[in-house]
Amino acid sequence: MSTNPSSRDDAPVLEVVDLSVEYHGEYRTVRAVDRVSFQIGRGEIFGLAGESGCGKSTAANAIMRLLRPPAVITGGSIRFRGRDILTLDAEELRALRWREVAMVFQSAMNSLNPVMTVGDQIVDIFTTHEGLSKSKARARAAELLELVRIDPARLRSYPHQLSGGMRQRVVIAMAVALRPHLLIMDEPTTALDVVVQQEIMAQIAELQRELGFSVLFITHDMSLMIELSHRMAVMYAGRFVETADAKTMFADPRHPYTRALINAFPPLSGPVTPLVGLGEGVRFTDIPDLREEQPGHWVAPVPVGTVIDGGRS
Ligand SMILES: Nc1ncnc2c1ncn2[C@@H]1O[C@H](COP(=O)(O)OP(=O)(O)OP(=O)(O)O)[C@@H](O)[C@H]1O
Repeated sequence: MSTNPSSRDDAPVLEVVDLSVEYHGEYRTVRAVDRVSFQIGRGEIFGLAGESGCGKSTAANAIMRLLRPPAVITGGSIRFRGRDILTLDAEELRALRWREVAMVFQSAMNSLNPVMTVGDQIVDIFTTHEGLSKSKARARAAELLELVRIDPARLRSYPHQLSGGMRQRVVIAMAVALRPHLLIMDEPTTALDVVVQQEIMAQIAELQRELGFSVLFITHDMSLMIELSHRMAVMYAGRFVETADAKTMFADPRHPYTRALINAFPPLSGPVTPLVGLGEGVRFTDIPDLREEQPGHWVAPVPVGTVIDGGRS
């Protein structure tokens, strides 16, 4: 039996502790991620919500070690299945990315090679990473397309012959081709219309149940997040302000910013209510103490009277 603690069923797949990232500009430094901590369990979908510019992508890119100057990780640790990501060398990172941790970006559907058929692009993954023969790789590519409900006949199509939703599904299929333990999705459906978004989200949930990978799901869309995630965190100006089970977060949001974010999105069902914007300022005045019977629900202490004006303070 393995003695690696990360092989235990209950060991987190990802453990981020006190992560801080700064962008060092010529005239000022922006702390885009400020002492952020969270864990993602095996098979868990963890959502990260927050408005544009709050630091979600920076946190995700730090986990993939994709940050480039002027971004600098200034503190904290990131452990993936027990391994310290921040100390891996280039070769180890290459082995980790895609095979163990895969990422789908917002505009990923545009990253397909326009002059290669979808089939050739998927076949490449299996011949390069798994050393399969062309015919075996083609069979796996067909299976992969079926997994995301695309007719395998589409293997012969070029990206421009597919709709945006289909292209994004191809990209998601490619991301899970090597059965990674963790899939990071940064606004995976933002560029698509609402109906296609819903279809793709349902499909991701199905894929996740079937293949069992963990997910870090990033979006500014609270409705989508609450529907898909098991647990989630709300981020504001680089910090986590609340972490909870997704249903609890929706039913009993404690932090004024979480409430404001939930109110800023129309509910998918039920009566139409006026939306409240963040522009007029939301006062952090009434943070109730959390009761002991709510384990796992964490709310950041916020100084009384702090005003959120929709931007960084
Ligand atoms: N290259 C850069 N140089 C300087 N500051 C940057 C750079 N990239 C991002 N930032 C700053 O870091 C902060 C976090 O940006 P980030 O892209 O991580 O936010 P986000 O929550 O993912 O936003 P979005 O949803 O719009 O992608 C922002 O306030 C931004 O101003």
